[in-house]
Amino acid sequence: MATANKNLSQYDKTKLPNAKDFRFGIVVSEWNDHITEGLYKGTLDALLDCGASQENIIRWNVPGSFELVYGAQRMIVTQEVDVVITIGCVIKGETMHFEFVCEGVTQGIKDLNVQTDVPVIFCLLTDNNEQQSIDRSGGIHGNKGTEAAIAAIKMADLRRNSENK
Ligand SMILES: Nc1c(NC[C@H](O)[C@H](O)[C@H](O)CO)[nH]c(=O)[nH]c1=O
Ligand SMILES: CC(=O)[C@@H](O)COP(=O)(O)O
Repeated sequence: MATANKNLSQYDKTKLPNAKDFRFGIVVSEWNDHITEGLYKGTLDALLDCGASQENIIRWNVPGSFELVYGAQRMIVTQEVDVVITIGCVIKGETMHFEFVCEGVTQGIKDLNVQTDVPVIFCLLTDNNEQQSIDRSGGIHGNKGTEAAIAAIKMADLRRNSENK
């Protein structure tokens, strides 16, 4: 189902685990910060709405989306978090740089999910133009940051329940 047919902000918190006991790491790219700050707000609002404590939420900034991978890796190694959410916005320019950044971040975050025991949530917009980013960071299609928060709660719960199985 394409995003256009699904509002990214819809969730039913009665069907979610309570987030109060989970520690959340959030790594935010400063590139396109007029978009990434909207994504972060969506994430933070949803986490708090689902019971997370502000003191259990750690935010770090990185220069661009390509640095999300290193930031998430350091967050995992140095902070006792149950899940990490990476937030970035890559918008197509004139060159192939878009493709390489998007692929590099995608593969890097996939690698962290495979190589560490902390789930890393992929809240990366990879858009053809700025309007698509606006529409997905609190606009007509909702907020991908909200979607990422819900995924983070579910994955932190899965990780907790699968320990020592
Ligand atoms: N063009 C975008 C970038 N480019 C910067 C890279 O992410 C990276 O910071 C740089 O190559 C240095 O390593 N980053 C975004 O997040 N969004 C873009 O649209
Ligand atoms: C994703 C990018 O790095 C891109 O926005 C840079 O723009 P350009 O491809 O025109 O250099």
